[in-house]
Amino acid sequence: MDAPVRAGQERWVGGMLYLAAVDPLAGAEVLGEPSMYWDCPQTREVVAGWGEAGAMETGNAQEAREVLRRLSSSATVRWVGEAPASLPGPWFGGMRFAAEGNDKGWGPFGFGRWTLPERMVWREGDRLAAAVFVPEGPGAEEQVRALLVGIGANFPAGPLPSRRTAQVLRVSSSRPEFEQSVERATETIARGRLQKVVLARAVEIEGERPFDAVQVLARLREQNPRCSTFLFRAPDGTAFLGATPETLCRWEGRELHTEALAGTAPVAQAQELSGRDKEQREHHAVVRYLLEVLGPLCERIDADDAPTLLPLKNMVHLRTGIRARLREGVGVAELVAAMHPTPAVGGTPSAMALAFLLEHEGLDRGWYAAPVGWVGPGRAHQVVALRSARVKGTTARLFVGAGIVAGSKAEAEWRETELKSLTMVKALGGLEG
Ligand SMILES: C=C(O[C@H]1C=CC=C(C(=O)O)[C@@H]1O)C(=O)O
Repeated sequence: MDAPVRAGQERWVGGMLYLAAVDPLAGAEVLGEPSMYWDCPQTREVVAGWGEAGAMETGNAQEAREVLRRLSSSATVRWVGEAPASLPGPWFGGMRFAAEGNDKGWGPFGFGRWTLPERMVWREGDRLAAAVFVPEGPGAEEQVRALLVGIGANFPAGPLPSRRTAQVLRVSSSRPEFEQSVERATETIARGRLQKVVLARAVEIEGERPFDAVQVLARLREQNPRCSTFLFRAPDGTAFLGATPETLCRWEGRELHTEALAGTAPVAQAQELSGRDKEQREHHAVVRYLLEVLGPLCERIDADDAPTLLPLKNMVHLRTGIRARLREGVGVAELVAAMHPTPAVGGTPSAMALAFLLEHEGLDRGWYAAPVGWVGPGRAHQVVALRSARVKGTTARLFVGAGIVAGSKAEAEWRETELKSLTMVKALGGLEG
C-alpha cells in the first residue's frame, strides 16, 4: 500500500490578522473563486479559502484514516506572531463514498483530499480573521508577512454584491431506471435479505452559461439557513458543492455530537411525518446503527428520547440528536471509520446494502453522501455531503437519494428525490422569477 501523498511537507508557517470586513465570501471580488467554502449556521462557522499551501491526497480508506489521524493529532502549523484563539480547520476536504467507481469526472478529487488554504478568512466571534499559510522553509516568515499585508489591504469591507445568474437549465435523469432499482430493492427487502437501502441517482444539468460558483454558494447559504453550505475544489478546477442538513460528527477532545437524520416529507405534510410507520422505520434503522457502532468508542452516550422535526425550505426530516463522551484516544479518524456510511445513506445490514448498491445502483457517487468538512488538532467537524453537485463550466451533476424499506413505493421515492433536488436546482439559478 502506498503511503499518503503529503506534498513532501510536514509543517507550515502561518500568520493571522483581523479584518474590517463582514463576509468571507466577499473576498471572491478580489481573490477570485475560492478553493473552499464552509458555512455552518448552527456553530456560526463561516470560512472561505483561496489557493493551496498544502494538500494531502489518499488512495483508499485506510490512507484517509491515517491522514485524518495525523491532521487531528498534532499541529501542522507554526504561527508567526499572534495565533488565533480558535479556528475551523485549518485542513478542509473529504473523501469518496466507496472505493469503487468509474465516473472519470470524480478522478481529480481522488479517493480523499484535504487541503490547507494559502489564504483563509473566517468568522471569529463578531469579527473576521484572516490567516495565511506557506510551507516551512527559508524565507517562509517573510512570505507570510507579505501575504498578510496583501490580504489586509485588499479584502473587501462590504458584503458580497449579488449578481443575477438565473438561467434556463436543461435537466435530465432517468426515471424508469431509478424506479426499477427501487422495485428491485423492495423485492430484496421482501425476501428478508435487506431491511433498508438508500438508493441515489444523478441529475445532469446543462446551463446556458458557465455556473458562477460564488453566486451558487451565496444562494445555497441564503436559501438553506439550517444546512451546512460547502465547496471543495479539485486541482482541475471542478467544484463539489452543496448545502447539507446532516452532521456526521462534531468532535472536540472527548465530546461528540452526531445525529440520525432520515425520514422525509414535503413541508405541507410535516405534521403527518412523525406518525408514519415507514418513515419511522427508515429513521430508527439509523438511530440503532449509530448507538451500536458508537457504543464501543464511548464512555457515555445520550440520544434524544424521540425524533423531532427538522424543517427545511422544501421538506421536513426526522432528526434524533446524539451526544457522547468518547473513550480516551478516540478521535475523528476512528469516528469516521466506525460511522460512515450510516444507514441514512447506505442501509442495513450495512455490508449487504453496500453490495446491493454496487450491483444495482449504477452510479459512481464520488464524494456525494460521504464525509466532508474540516479537521485540526483535537477538533473536527464532518458533515454528510448531501444536496450536492459536481460543477464544471456549464455542466452540473447533481445527486439525490432516498431510503427504501418494506412498503416503499417507486413513484413516491422518485418524488422525494425530486424534492431533494430542488436545493441545488434553485441554487444553480433554475426555477427563478
Ligand atoms: C440520501 C439523502 O438524504 C438522506 C438524509 C435525510 C433523509 C433521507 C430520507 O428520508 O431518505 C436520506 O436518508 C439525500 O438527500 O440524497
